[in-house]
Amino acid sequence: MTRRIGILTGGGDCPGLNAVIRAVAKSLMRQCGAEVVGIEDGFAGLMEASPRVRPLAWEAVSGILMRGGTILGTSNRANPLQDEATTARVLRHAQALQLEGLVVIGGDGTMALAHGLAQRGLRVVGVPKTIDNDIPGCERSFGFDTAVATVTEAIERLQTTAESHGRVMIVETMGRWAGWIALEAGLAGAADVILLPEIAFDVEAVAAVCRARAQRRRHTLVCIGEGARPAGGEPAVQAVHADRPEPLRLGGVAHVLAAALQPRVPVEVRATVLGHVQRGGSPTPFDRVLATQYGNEAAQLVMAGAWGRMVTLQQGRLSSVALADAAHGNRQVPLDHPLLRAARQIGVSLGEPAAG
Ligand SMILES: Nc1ncnc2c1ncn2[C@@H]1O[C@H](COP(=O)(O)OP(=O)(O)O)[C@@H](O)[C@H]1O
Ligand SMILES: O=P(O)(O)OC[C@H]1O[C@](O)(COP(=O)(O)O)[C@@H](O)[C@@H]1O
Ligand SMILES: [Mg+2]
Repeated sequence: MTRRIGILTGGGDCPGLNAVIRAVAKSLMRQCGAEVVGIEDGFAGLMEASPRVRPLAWEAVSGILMRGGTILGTSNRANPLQDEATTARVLRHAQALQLEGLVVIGGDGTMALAHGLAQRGLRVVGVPKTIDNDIPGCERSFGFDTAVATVTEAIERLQTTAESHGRVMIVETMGRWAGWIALEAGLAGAADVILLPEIAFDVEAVAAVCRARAQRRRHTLVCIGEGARPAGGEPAVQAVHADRPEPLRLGGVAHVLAAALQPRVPVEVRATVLGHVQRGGSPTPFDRVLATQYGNEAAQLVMAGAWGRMVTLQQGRLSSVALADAAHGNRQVPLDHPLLRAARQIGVSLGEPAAG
């Protein structure tokens, strides 16, 4: 009998999702002649009265390698575990569609849902997705390199306008709980100050950098991760969605910092919040390759019957972890990370108060 495998993408999108879909589908079709079925809009497509699915034939996954977003659509609200009836319907649909198993591509929230369904008997293989690059046990997620490239380009553009006006220019990146995007793009874009969620910043220390540079008629570029907060303060919250497991929408810390800096510096301060532009567009070649590897590896797990596992990348090698152990907490920048040391040693301020 022909094997039928489903694929869905859940949670926030990121560049490279289509590359994963393509690699999963092509590997399964070529290696074991499987039929591949796409579920629309994440778990939402299995929760409704009639499932929303479409066959993913070879042609359907050809030509999508370089496309941003996800051809299947996604949802960051759908919760198949919301009540017993919904869970039962999802399991019934999976059975009626004759799915041998499901490849679930998503972040911590989606993996928690996949694990819950696996405990109820659904055969699942997970593929980790996070633009923030912060899933524990997974040292590089696809989409991150693209985000860093996008932010780096934005910083370069902001450098020339800041220079022309002699301003302090603050650019805010994504990175709710982890500062990987701000750190790597800040370094790549030659930021003078890099502020991360992992290191509470001292406004006066940042102001001192700006003043010293202004005295030399130099502009200042500050790159700040959205989850960064001042010492003794809280992260900037844009909205609270009480109905969601992760209720806080962060954003706006660049404006908070601009307001705090302005009275302390002799030049104008401007803030730019990059937002979802960082998650859009075509994946970089690096992310296309990484996503292809993740997708291919997920297909190997499916064919080996290694259900209940999530693909990971550890010390440069693909492997897998139990879904039960996957996606708990956030992989933050360790305080002894070599990039932090390099930043300090080349004179980039991390917003720490001057020693002594
Ligand atoms: N800790 C959790 N336990 C169970 N479900 C969760 C959890 N966090 C999020 N979810 C659900 O998972 C889905 C996707 O979560 P979200 O955090 O938006 O995306 P991601 O998969 O990228 O982490 C949402 O439907 C949300 O309700
Ligand atoms: O798309 P939304 O719901 O506004 O979410 C934005 C948030 O998602 C993120 O992009 C995280 O996405 P990931 O789950 O891919 O890591 C944060 O950086 C940002 O705060
Ligand atoms: Mg999440």
